[in-house]
Amino acid sequence: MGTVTLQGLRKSFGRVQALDGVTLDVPDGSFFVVLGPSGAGKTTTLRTIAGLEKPDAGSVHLDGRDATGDAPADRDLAMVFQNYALYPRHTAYENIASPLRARGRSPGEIAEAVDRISGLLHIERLLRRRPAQMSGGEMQRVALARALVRSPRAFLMDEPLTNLDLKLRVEMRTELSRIHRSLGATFVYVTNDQVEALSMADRVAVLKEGRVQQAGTPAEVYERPANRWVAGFVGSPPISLLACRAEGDRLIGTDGWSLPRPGWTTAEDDRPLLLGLRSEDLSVEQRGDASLPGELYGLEPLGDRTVVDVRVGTAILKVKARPTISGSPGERLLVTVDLDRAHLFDASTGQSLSAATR
Ligand SMILES: Nc1ncnc2c1ncn2[C@@H]1O[C@H](COP(=O)(O)OP(=O)(O)OP(=O)(O)O)[C@@H](O)[C@H]1O
Repeated sequence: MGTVTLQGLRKSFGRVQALDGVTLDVPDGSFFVVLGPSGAGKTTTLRTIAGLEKPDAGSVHLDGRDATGDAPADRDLAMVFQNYALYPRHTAYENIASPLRARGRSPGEIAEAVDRISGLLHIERLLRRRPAQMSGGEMQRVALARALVRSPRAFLMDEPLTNLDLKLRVEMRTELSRIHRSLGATFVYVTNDQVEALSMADRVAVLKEGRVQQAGTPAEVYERPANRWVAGFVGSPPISLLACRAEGDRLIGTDGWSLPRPGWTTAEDDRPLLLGLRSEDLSVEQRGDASLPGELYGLEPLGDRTVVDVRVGTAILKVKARPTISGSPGERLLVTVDLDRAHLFDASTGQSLSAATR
């Protein structure tokens, strides 16, 4: 078993409120990602679960039992950090075996566990080498194997891929998902990288200033962001936000544009709103009923696609287009909007006004 339940966690460091009432439910066996910008309280959340920080208020339950006052060693959790220090004079095998030796496991048990984890990480051929005889990526795998060789209640991971170059990082994302599935263990994984979160998690909690903004599956957080902040933080290129208000059966932009009012919104007339549009729900190449007049501002070729920046009034819309699209700045364009997939937010509170059932 490996459930982690946080209830109303509060923690301050002097005048900084690092955690401001964090409540989370990490199901057994899940790949649970805590996502947020720098300073959001992610590491503090992880350290509080591990028992390395004592909360000012709130509780930590592990497998349903109150563990808030337990010492770190009594929690049966493994922490995986950004920086892995391997013992330089020991072979990969000895490095991986060290946590089990420290726990007094028999040589037979150790050999079996090292065998299993090195198979899973594809590092069998490195086992006799010392760190100086391995590449950075290989050392990373060995270090990960050392962290994963035990079978604790849950693994707590603090941005473990941060120090890798981009290619290795992308490769390790797939690997970690695969390893998670094979181990069936609970992973609580902290990152500020939303791509990492969306690609690996089966549940995500989005944290800002010590508060959970939204928790759900990656699809829920992306498709139905609870507020404008989550909508802006999750997704690349970032969602475009246009100031407007509802009037009868139309949405009227502060910049003068007008679109049909989507049937799914609960917004009443005249309330200041923000219309949120993701790049893939906009097109400059197809025609539809709902469109916004604008002018080409710039092109961002990204290989497999081009992001077209279109100026609509004072806002710049990011529109996804095929890679071969061309055009000159200033050219007039019509941006077609898929209103069924658009988002509306209250301009003052930032809360979503999209009906949950749509
Ligand atoms: N030991 C400490 N003493 C003082 N302030 C701290 C301490 N630990 C964390 N903080 C502060 O608490 C807030 C949350 O920090 P935390 O490290 O949890 O954020 P984070 O989301 O993990 O950020 P990052 O992605 O930069 O690691 C920050 O403002 C940080 O400066």
